[in-house]
This record gives sequence, C-alpha cells and structure tokens, in this order.
Amino acid sequence: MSHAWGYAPKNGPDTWVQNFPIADGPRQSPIDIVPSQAQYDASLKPLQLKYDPATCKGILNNGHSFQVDFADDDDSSTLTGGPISGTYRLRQFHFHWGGSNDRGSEHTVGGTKFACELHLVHWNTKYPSFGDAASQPDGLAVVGVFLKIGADNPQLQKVLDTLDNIKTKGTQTTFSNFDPKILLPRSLDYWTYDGSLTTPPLLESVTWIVLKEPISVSPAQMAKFRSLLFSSDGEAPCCMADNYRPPQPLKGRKVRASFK
Ligand SMILES: CN(C)c1nnc([C@H](N)S(N)(=O)=O)s1
Ligand SMILES: [Zn+2]
Repeated sequence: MSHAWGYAPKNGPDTWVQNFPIADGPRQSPIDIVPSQAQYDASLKPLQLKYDPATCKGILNNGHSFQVDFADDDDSSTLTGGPISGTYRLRQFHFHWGGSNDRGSEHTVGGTKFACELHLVHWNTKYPSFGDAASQPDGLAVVGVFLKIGADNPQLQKVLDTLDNIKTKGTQTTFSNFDPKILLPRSLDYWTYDGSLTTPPLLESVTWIVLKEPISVSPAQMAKFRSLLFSSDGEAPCCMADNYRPPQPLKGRKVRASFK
C-alpha cells in the first residue's frame, strides 16, 4: 500500500520529495512574499473574476482539506485579466489552516503567517481539460486570499455551516448557488509570481495571484475549520489542521506587484 502523502511527521512536506522529486524544483510554492522586494509592474491588468453561482456543485472533504467544486464545462465562471492571457475557468476553491491562530497560511508576507489561506483554482481554456492544463507551465492560475483573525465573517460562515456534513475523509454534500466572489476583500491589489501546486504532485504550472488585503475570520470560525478530520469514518480520528506547506526557496524568481 503506497504511503500516502499528508502533513504528519512521517508523510509531511519534508518527505514529499521522495515520491515527487519536483519538490526541489525551480518554481515551487508557496513562498515568502517580501513587499519591499516586489516590483510594481504598470503593465499588470486588474483582475476580472466573473463567477456564476449556478456552477457551484458541492463540497467535499478530500482528506487534506475541503474543497468546493464548480462545473467547468463552459465559461460561466472565469478569471481573466491580471497577469494572465486568455480565459481560465474556476475548478474549485479550498483552504489551508493552522492548529492555532498564529499559523496556517501557505504564503507568508515578510515572514508573517496568517491563520488561514483561501485558494481559488482556475485552469487555462487553451488546453482541453484541467488535467491537461495542470501539466503546462501556463496551465493554472490560483488566487490566494489571506484570512486574518478578527471579526466574524458572515460570508465565510455560509461555507462553514456545511462542515458538519463532511467531517471525515471522502464525505461530500450538496452546496449550491454560491458565488465565491463574496469571499473576496474590497481591494483586488495583488502580488504575482510563477509557482506550483502546493500539494503533490507539486506541478510547476501555477501563476500565483496573491491578494494583498486579507479577509477576516473569527477564532470561533477557525475552530470550525479544525472540527474536520483528516481520517476516514471508522479510523482513529485525526484533527484536520496544519495542512499547509511552508515557504519554498525563491531560486531567483521575481515577484511583481499590481500596486505601488
Ligand atoms: C487538482 N487540484 C484542483 C489541485 N491540486 N492541488 C492543489 C493544491 N491544494 S493548491 N494549494 O491549490 O496548489 S489544487
Ligand atoms: Zn491550496
């Protein structure tokens, strides 16, 4: 039986290179974003996120996080503009979080960790499918949003209210008529760089678009994230937390900013 990857000492981020050598590749994610070293690029366009709530299909505990899946068989929910060319379709969104409020994000900003990070995953429609796009250097675009401890977030609560139905690995439930745009902060200012998936297979196919402005999450809401389990029904319960990869070497890459 293959030793599945995870976030525990025996199968966590430091061990992934054994089965996924690209873990030591030239454009791995996440990274520490150093604002003073990010170069403002006036040619970067504003992000255009057009999501149709009707494409929201359901919510799944995948054993590493939970994901909200979207129908991506047409251009109803897309990302255009920003640092990308062409049209990228929304595939899913998910989160990474910590076992306590002082950690949990994958990207960091000047070494600062946030409690949680939202990832909206999109794929380039110049390729026939997500799977094809995921193996191409310009195949994916992921919008990252930091969640900072503060006030209760009513928009986020609409997602958290479903978690009691997907407590264990492999469980899923219906989740419909949801527009992920309501999760975004007011400002769409962003940093962007060329990177990778942050979980195996760690494919170096992601244009990262990390928003500067965080959204809020309350301590009680963070506790709701941590009510999920990595484990399947019937297994010894293992609390889903600290499901983040730490920052990886920049290896000469430049981070650009869409703002001064
Ligand atoms: C197959 N998909 C959609 C993904 N595979 N890995 C993903 C990572 N969790 S991330 N953080 O988006 O790079 S998302
Ligand atoms: Zn992610």
